[in-house]
Amino acid sequence: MSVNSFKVDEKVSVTSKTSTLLRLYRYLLSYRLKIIGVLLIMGVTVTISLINPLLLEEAIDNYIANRNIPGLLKLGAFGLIINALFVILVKLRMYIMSKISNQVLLTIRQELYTHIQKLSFQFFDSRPTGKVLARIIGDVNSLKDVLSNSVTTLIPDFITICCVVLIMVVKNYKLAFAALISLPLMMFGMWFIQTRSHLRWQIHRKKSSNLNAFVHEDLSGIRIIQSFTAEDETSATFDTLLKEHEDSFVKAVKLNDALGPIIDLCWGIGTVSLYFTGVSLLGHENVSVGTLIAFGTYISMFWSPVLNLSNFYNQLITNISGAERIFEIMDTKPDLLDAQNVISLPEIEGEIRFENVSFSYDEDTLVLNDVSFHVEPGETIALVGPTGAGKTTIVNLISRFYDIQSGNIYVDGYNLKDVSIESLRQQMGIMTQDNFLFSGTVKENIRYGKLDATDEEIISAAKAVNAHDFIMKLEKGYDTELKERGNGLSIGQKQLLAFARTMVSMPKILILDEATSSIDTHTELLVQEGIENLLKGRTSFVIAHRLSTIEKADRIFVIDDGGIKEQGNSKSLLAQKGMYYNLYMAQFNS
Ligand SMILES: Nc1ncnc2c1ncn2[C@@H]1O[C@H](COP(=O)(O)OP(=O)(O)OP(=O)(O)O)[C@@H](O)[C@H]1O
Repeated sequence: MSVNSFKVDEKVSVTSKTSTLLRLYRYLLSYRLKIIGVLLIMGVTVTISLINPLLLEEAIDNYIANRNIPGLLKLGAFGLIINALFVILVKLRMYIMSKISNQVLLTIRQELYTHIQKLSFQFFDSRPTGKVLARIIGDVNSLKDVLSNSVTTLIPDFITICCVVLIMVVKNYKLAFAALISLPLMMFGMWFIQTRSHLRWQIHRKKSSNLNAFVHEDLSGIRIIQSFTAEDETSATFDTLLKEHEDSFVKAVKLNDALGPIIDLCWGIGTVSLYFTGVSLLGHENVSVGTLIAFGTYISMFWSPVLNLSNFYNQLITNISGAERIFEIMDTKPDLLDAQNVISLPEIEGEIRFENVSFSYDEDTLVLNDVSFHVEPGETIALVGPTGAGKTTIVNLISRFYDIQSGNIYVDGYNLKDVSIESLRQQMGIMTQDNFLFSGTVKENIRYGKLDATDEEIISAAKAVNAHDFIMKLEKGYDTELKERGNGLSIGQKQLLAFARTMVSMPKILILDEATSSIDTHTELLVQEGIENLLKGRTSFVIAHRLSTIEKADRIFVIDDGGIKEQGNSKSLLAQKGMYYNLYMAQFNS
């Protein structure tokens, strides 16, 4: 499994830009009626802007030349009215489009978030949270302008360009040719820039993702950083990543910025060529002063949307890599999916059987090798063994956080592959050392274990694990607001709340993975009774390094080297004088 970090650029799969764009535009289809409305509005505004030069030609050649003041005033009033309408319609178009693009971003963000929630531990193991965040927030935001400008710039400007060329050719093809003589130079410039720029923007997005990952990791570990006074080192890393981020931006933007001057140059060449040819044709081939001025306006009307389009194009190549990164996650298939025809696991007793189970995280190194065991409902099993032996892996497999490579795992005789993951996890309670609490009230945090739990159920769960007394001493009791991750509570208090959260869910299978390791002796006495209540009547797996926690287990599995090396109760294992005996004696002596 490839492990990514803020030090490593993500690999982004190469996809066709056209297919990415088409996929993005598909989101706009849900708003087709509104978009048709916007297109109609734009039809009117484009027509008004195309009529303007003709009004100018008419005014110069017919009304001013013949000194027809009333006619000129009427023409002026007409021009004023249609241009006022133009301004109103442009505002309306912008309003509707920004609403549509915000809605599309909302949909994409919801789809992305829902999809990410379904991805397995394997996905999260392989990339830092900050990089996932960068995709949900930054990459989605980057699509906003692309979406709205696709409709408001791409379509009207393209239509304007076509109409302007048509009008110019119909009016005088020689002048039209002269005005557009620099077109090939512009096309070459665009091709040259686009082939290089896309790659540079992809690199910039990766650098920005690295920066995000680092900041997220840094803030999550700020207590460790400060306690090891490692601020200078982290600041140096931050500066390096910031520099890489900035350099990649400058490199990408430099290329993009070259497009504007190229277009200005082409515009200038076209204008000189137009007036040079126009002056030599003046008085012949229907070329009047009015025609020349109208052509002068049309050439601006040609190059100004070209400039807009080139800006839009820049924006597109800048941000399309954001869309690629979003779709890449959306296309990541959750590797832990319910098979077809799975059934919902009925209410279980809690019998568990491992049958020749082998497992590895990376398909190279076997972490569990041909493990078999059988646990009766209600039994408490303690898992002990050296660090990295595979204890957590065993309990993760019971909860089906990973799929096994060979063998079978049964719960109450049901193969885990044949039951839905949701129905399995609903009957399990998992507690780890990192008892993550969410921001919200104490009550809401406990209710997380069972979303429809009543207040009475919550209070009796808290009482059962001895959390009630300390909760009542908090400022607002069960309605006290907790800070992020439960900051502000002691470690022991956080664990008591986590116990209550598990207790309220009344799981049939309970997993305590190092759940009591950081409780001090005083709190341990307090929770010991609570834990015993928690374990009562449930199949439980307890991973603990402290032997005092394990001694009461019905059976102890000594895990090492990918398998169960010894099993039995504390007394019988001590009598064997094997690994458990050595572990016990080592702790006892210390
Ligand atoms: N997500 C993962 N990806 C890759 N390898 C992993 C992952 N989690 C654990 N491992 C590896 O699998 C082996 C077993 O790890 P496991 O966490 O099950 O050990 P453990 O017995 O619970 O250790 P400890 O007592 O230190 O918690 C270790 O070598 C570990 O490096």
